[in-house]
Amino acid sequence: MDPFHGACEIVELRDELVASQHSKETNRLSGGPIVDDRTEKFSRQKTAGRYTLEDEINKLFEAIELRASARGLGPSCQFSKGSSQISASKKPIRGGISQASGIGISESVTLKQALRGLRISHASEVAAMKRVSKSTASSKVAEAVAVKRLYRAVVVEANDSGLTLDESKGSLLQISLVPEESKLNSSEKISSQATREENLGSTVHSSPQFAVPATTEISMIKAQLEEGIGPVPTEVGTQALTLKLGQEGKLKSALSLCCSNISNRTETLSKDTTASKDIESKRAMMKFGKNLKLNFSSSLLNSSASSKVKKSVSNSPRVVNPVPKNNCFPNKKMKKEVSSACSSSNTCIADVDSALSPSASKVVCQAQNSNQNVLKEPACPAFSRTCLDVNVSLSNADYKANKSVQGLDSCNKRNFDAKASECSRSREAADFSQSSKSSLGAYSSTTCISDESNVCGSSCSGSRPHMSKDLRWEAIRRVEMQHGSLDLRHFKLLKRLGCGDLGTVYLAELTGTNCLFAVKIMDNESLGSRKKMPRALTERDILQVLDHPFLPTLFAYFTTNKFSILVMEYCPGGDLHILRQKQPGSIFTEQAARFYVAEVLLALEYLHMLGIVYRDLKPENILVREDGHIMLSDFDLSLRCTVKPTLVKASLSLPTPSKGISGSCVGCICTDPFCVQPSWVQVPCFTPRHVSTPTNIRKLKSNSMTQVPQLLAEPTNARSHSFVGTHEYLAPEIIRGEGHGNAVDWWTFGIFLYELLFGTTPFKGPGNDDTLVNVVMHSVKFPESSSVSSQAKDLIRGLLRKEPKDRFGSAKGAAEIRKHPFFKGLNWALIRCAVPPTVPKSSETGVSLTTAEENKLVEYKMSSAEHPEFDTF
Ligand SMILES: Nc1ncnc2c1ncn2[C@@H]1O[C@H](COP(=O)(O)OP(=O)(O)OP(=O)(O)O)[C@@H](O)[C@H]1O
Repeated sequence: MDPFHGACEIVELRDELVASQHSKETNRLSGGPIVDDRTEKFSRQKTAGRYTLEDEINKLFEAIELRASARGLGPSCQFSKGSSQISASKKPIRGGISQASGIGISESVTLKQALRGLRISHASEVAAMKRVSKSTASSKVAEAVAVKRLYRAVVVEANDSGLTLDESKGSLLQISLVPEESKLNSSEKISSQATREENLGSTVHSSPQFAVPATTEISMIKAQLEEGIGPVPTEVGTQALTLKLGQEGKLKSALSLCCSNISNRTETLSKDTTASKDIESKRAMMKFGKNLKLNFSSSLLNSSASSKVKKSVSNSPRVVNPVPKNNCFPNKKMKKEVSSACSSSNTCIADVDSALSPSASKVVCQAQNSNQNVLKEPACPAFSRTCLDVNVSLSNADYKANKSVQGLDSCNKRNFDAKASECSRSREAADFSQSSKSSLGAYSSTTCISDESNVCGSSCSGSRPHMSKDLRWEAIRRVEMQHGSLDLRHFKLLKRLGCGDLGTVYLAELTGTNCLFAVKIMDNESLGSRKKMPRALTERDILQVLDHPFLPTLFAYFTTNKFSILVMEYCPGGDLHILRQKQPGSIFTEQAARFYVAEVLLALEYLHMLGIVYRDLKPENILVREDGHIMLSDFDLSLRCTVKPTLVKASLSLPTPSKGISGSCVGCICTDPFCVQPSWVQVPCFTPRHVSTPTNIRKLKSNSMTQVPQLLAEPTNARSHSFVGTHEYLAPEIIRGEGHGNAVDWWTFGIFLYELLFGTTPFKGPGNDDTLVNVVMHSVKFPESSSVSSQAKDLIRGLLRKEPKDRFGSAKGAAEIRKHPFFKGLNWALIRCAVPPTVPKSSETGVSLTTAEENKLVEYKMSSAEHPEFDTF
């Protein structure tokens, strides 16, 4: 699952062989010294799994001898020279061997260092470092992926380990480092150095990805934390990492710190091209992240609020985001100040400390002024009813969030004398032609929402590593600091981007900042009267936690008496529906379609990992960014549910291609996590690569594949009986009213791919009812004249299986779909660096308005008494 990790491990192996040959060749040609054959031999032996401890010891002594002789030769010692020559042949690894191995040049080579140097073959290290240093883009993306995955693997659960803690110390957060798969007893947790060495070795060579170590590596992790991130505010015991916390409210910040440290550490690792021990650390950090469990000591969290909080998080694996290093947004301390400073003002930055549960922090940035404050309103019975089947039991923090939610709704119940900015359910033609497909949203009996949601609240920017460095955060923060709160009057609305069921979206500039946003303005009264408030809240709550390159960022939201406003990332390239219509024959080429569906697949995978079933996939909801990559939008129909990420050790059962399809892509180069392609080259992700892979590597790869644990985070238990979606995209189980779950996204994914390739949806009938009948009764058919590949058709067939349980992706999610031959040759890890099929022209992306638009330009100066009419365009 983790492309970077897997790729890195195998690259080492492959590069080791290639680099070794290359090195020999170069030296032969240049007349230079031959690369240390012993190293090479050792490396080969190790690769073949035949080296022994005896070999290591022999090697150690040889190395020490070498060092001794080198010393005798003065500063420019021979071995050092040799090393640099080795390095030179494997540029850009400078000093990779010498510093990393600690052999031959160091004045104070310790036994430990020497052993460490031998644990990974020199050539491997150099190759790995080469990979790390060369692939800037690769590492950037892959690191992000890797770090993200670390967070995903963090499992928060109640402590039932019975580990004794000093109660006199007050509330403690205990972070136990235990294997994901099984809870080991304490004696097992304390692993010996030798065992660790062994584990590390086996991890590297047999199952580098998500390998679950046999023993816990507490001391190693502790050492790495200290070594890599400096003083850690923890007491590290032999069995657990214990954070002393004065109050449970610090929990979130502690977790953030912890994850931030991992993040920083990973970042550091990517930059540091000299320390091969960092490669080891990196592996360990990966393992650390993957195997980290945060155990709350239930006995120590003694307040009822605490126990509720514990309950709310106990079975709910959640993403714990780090505090970004160079975050433009106020740091925790700053937030506190702002928080208290703005207590009497309209807008409040998140107070992380008060936001223990994910949902609690959802109230951040909400208006709190008594005039405009809808958060403090009494609970609204109507909304409570709506939520009855949603929130089974509320934690303290959940309650807070819900209260705000109720307040928001109750606000709608009050009589604001505003004109409702009613938008028709069907899409209006705004600036460009719109599809006739409109979304159905009937929240009839949705279950499985919220209480155990995996959705993690955030303080707008504070916990979004992906977008945290975006300048727009800083711009917003500055306005908030200047004016005390963010309001509509701070935005200059430039033009209307579109109108949806919930509200109207405008392109807006944050006055005086040159920052553009998509501002969605929803009329509270209209939402209330049409019972759309839960949908609006769902959208807001989901947007608030997203931090992914193919998903929108919510920069702020606030509510006035009349409006609820979302301030989102602006996407200037229109939507895929429009883009498809501009293509020759109104269809995308297969290559272009592969690009778009691949990015959508990654976005869906991310959503599923957060426990969000999207449910409204269609080209109209895929916006095109300025750089041509996509952004999935519109979350008001999404279903939130519990997801429990699990590691499945067995090999994935790959989708079985139909007759005529060449075999699965297990052996292909790019689509598996062990991709060994050089990643620093321009990424032709969307044309199959035909790189010949040495037989031994192929063999090793396919062997490894059978052993690789796979992270699965598919919300398979999600169930809803709502009739939601878009007619042509509705899955049969939704139409049949059987209850549906995650598999609906894979159905819509199939329809989506079909539409991109064939220009129409497969079950479209003359009317909506006919369409629904077709969906349930008819099997998918392809136009005969089409030149679409059999792989594409096979994938579509697999995705459009009527029975959800038989559908591709329903059991194992995106990982299963990614391996389909249709995606063969696609470099998933670097898809973000790939050149998109279409990049919007600057005129499309610019904000230059026509004279008519200029005339319509309205600068809203909001006051509590005045409310602008937004539909003036
Ligand atoms: N971040 C954005 N950047 C650019 N345009 C956007 C953005 N968000 C929305 N839009 C445009 O505004 C239109 C309205 O979006 P909105 O999400 O309100 O409604 P919708 O997509 O029609 O769905 P629904 O009716 O289900 O809410 C979209 O069709 C899209 O063209």
